[in-house]
Amino acid sequence: MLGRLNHVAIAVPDLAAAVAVYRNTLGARVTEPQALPDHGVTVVFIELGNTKIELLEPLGADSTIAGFLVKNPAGGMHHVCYEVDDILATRDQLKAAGTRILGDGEPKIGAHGKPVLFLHPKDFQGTLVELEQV
Ligand SMILES: CC[C@H](C(=O)O)C(=O)SCCNC(=O)CCNC(=O)[C@H](O)C(C)(C)COP(=O)(O)OP(=O)(O)OC[C@H]1O[C@@H](n2cnc3c(N)ncnc32)[C@H](O)[C@@H]1OP(=O)(O)O
Ligand SMILES: [Co+2]
Repeated sequence: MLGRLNHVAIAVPDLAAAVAVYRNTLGARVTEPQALPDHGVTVVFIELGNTKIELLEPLGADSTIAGFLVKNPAGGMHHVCYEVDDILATRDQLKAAGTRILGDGEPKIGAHGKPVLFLHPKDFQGTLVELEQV
């Protein structure tokens, strides 16, 4: 079912400050900010060769990550994203296994222009899981 680890996401209260740390302190190559209003976030990616780090900050008043930042005001690990070959078949298998698919259960287009879904953190050892079809 699972392919590669596409990215590990870190939610941050201030994206520009987080980018400066990664770029200036860690020497990382960071993409330009990408506003994703459908997802209520602005993101950048740090390409690591074997996977990516996604830094994300809230976008808009009712961002999906606002609650997370209330509980974690300095930011923190937000989700992991695994690649899958067939997101609809994977979704249906997971639903049949009783897993909660977040949102309306239909894939949305994510930051990479690919369909993504999210699985409830309570079903995966307290970790929010994103699936991205590659
Ligand atoms: C797709 C674009 C981009 C990309 O990579 O391409 C992105 O990744 S965008 C990422 C932002 N979008 C999402 O996160 C969508 C999925 N997330 C959600 O639907 C919500 O954030 C949800 C349901 C995970 C949490 O909702 P909320 O913050 O309102 O909190 P709740 O009180 O309902 O949470 C219930 C329960 O889960 C715990 N929780 C919340 N967020 C996380 C998390 N990131 N990791 C682990 N656990 C999380 C929360 O603390 C609650 O636990 P409890 O023990 O009841 O306090
Ligand atoms: Co993500």
